[in-house]
Amino acid sequence: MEPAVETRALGKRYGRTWALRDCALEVPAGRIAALVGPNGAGKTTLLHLAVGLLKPDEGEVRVFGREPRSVLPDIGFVAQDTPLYRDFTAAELITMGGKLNRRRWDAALARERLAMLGIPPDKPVGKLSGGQRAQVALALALAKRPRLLLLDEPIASLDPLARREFMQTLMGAVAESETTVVLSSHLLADLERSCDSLIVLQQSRVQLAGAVDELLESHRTLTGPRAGSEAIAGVAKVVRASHTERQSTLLVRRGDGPIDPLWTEHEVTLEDVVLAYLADADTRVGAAAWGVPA
Ligand SMILES: Nc1ncnc2c1ncn2[C@@H]1O[C@H](COP(=O)(O)OP(=O)(O)OP(=O)(O)O)[C@@H](O)[C@H]1O
Repeated sequence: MEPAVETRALGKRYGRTWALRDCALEVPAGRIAALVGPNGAGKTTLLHLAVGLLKPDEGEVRVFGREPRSVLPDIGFVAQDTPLYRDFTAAELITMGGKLNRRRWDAALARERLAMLGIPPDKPVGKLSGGQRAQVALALALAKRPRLLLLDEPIASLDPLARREFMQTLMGAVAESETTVVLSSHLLADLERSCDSLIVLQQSRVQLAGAVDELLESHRTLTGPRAGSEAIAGVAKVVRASHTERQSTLLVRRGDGPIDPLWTEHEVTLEDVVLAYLADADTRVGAAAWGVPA
């Protein structure tokens, strides 16, 4: 099946600064893909290229095999900070959406979703909570019945409960409609539960991309006696190493065959993997940019 999003050597620059460079990736149809990376990594730029708001300076981006602007009716997009017309009520925004999307607009779906969440139809959205506004923006995007839904940090301003509700709504909606989702976020722990693909951007480049279960399966944390730079059986790459006087802790990508039994193996979380690759790419930003200990 045609990938939902495919980029080849994609690049975008502002003046002399590249916001995105050499970006080659594929999001298979039907996936929920997380786009993660520190501030300024290029996440918004990639999403804007995929929805045709920006034009590439290098390479190309294809959505279902075509130029993004030619498939706009199939793309739902929620920009950062869920910018809605704040004086309008949710009900009015649903009506307005119907006028703007004449080809396909499922007003009933949006109304049912908002009713289920207890969001008042007659209150200006500017007076709703951040979580409620995010749900309104998601309901409007889903009413378009998009084949591809692009969400730029939709859960950043939400409390943990609202985040969970939002992600559950999203997963439920996607399962029903086979929509592909690309969602940018800094909140790794929330993504591990709900996303099945991962794209890590840093300093305008893709550091890591793939299916979450494969990434978790192919990486391990190893602890053992202090290591030098010698190769370890069963390890393809040491992504990140930290040492005490006697012990080493390594995050590794597994190679062929079993890992040297001298090392104790531990399973990794998505957060472990992402932070290791960010630190590997640039120790100056890495963990500090995520506000977690290295
Ligand atoms: N309109 C613009 N003019 C000039 N530079 C820009 C513009 N938009 C983005 N940039 C630069 O491009 C780079 C990538 O920005 P982008 O907004 O894509 O990052 P991001 O990963 O979405 O960041 P954040 O997590 O802070 O939203 C940054 O260095 C940013 O300063």
